Amino acid sequence: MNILLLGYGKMGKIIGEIAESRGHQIVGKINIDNRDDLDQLDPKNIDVAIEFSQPDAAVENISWAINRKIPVVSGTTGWLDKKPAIAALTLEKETAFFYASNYSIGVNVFFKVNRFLASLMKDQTDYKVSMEEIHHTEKKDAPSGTAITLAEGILGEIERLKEWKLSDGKPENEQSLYISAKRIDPAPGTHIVRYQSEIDDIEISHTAHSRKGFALGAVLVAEWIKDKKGVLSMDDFLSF
Ligand SMILES: NC(=O)C1=CN([C@@H]2O[C@H](COP(=O)(O)OP(=O)(O)OC[C@H]3O[C@@H](n4cnc5c(N)ncnc54)[C@H](OP(=O)(O)O)[C@@H]3O)[C@@H](O)[C@H]2O)C=CC1
Ligand SMILES: O=C(O)C1=N[C@H](C(=O)O)C[C@H](O)C1
Repeated sequence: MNILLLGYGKMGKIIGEIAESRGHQIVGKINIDNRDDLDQLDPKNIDVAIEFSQPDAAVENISWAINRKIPVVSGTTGWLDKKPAIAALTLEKETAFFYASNYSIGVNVFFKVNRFLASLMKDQTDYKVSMEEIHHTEKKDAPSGTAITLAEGILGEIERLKEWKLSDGKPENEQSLYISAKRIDPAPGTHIVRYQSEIDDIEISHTAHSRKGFALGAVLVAEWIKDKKGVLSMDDFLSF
């Protein structure tokens, strides 16, 4: 399969290595300073684009590929307010767009565990729910996309919580789920969900030991999406 990498930073590089080790060819490695290389590429020679760039570049990168009917696997976080426009463009161009805030299998299991725990805790009003995420200091967005997915899972189950908020040291209210974002090198990604009461605490956490799980997941999805159409997610890809 011929793969175009839109964004060739920490993730793009590992994705490229894993893709090549699985027999794929990388036909372009695009960063901010070599975007002109896109003009030299023949879209018919690209099977899938894998996009891990940065929040303010994601829409331009994804649109470039979708406009050329190239299926896109995107992992960039922090731009999702624009996802409806990308979804509409995908349907108009009759191609495929796949987004996940986290491509690792372990985190996707953790998403299910999080939702199940929240469903058990929905009427346990003595417990205060909170979240923490820890990432490396180069991360541009906060809270992480994964933390937002976890928060949405909790808000979907616990009615008394109306919204999530990034902790900023100001007084907290009971209707909000607070997410504390810490930036500590070299953390590839840690997420913790806590239920705390006077009597006891319940805590679930996921810790990535490297970026390999995110990158392998993105390559597996790229192999899967090649001949598909529509706006797709991990719920379509995973069998659990
Ligand atoms: N969904 C998931 O599973 C995961 C998602 N992520 C997300 O993926 C994104 C990338 O992460 P990471 O690789 O660690 O970040 P990096 O900062 O290491 O890499 C981002 C790359 O994007 C490039 N870039 C910036 N602007 C453009 C542009 N206009 N066109 C093309 N490329 C551009 C940068 O180039 P330059 O260096 O020249 O500025 C840089 O090389 C982040 O949003 C992160 O949150 C990360 C891990 C897992
Ligand atoms: O920027 C990162 O590094 C990561 N970003 C994703 C996120 O925002 O959730 C996934 C992972 O946690 C690493």
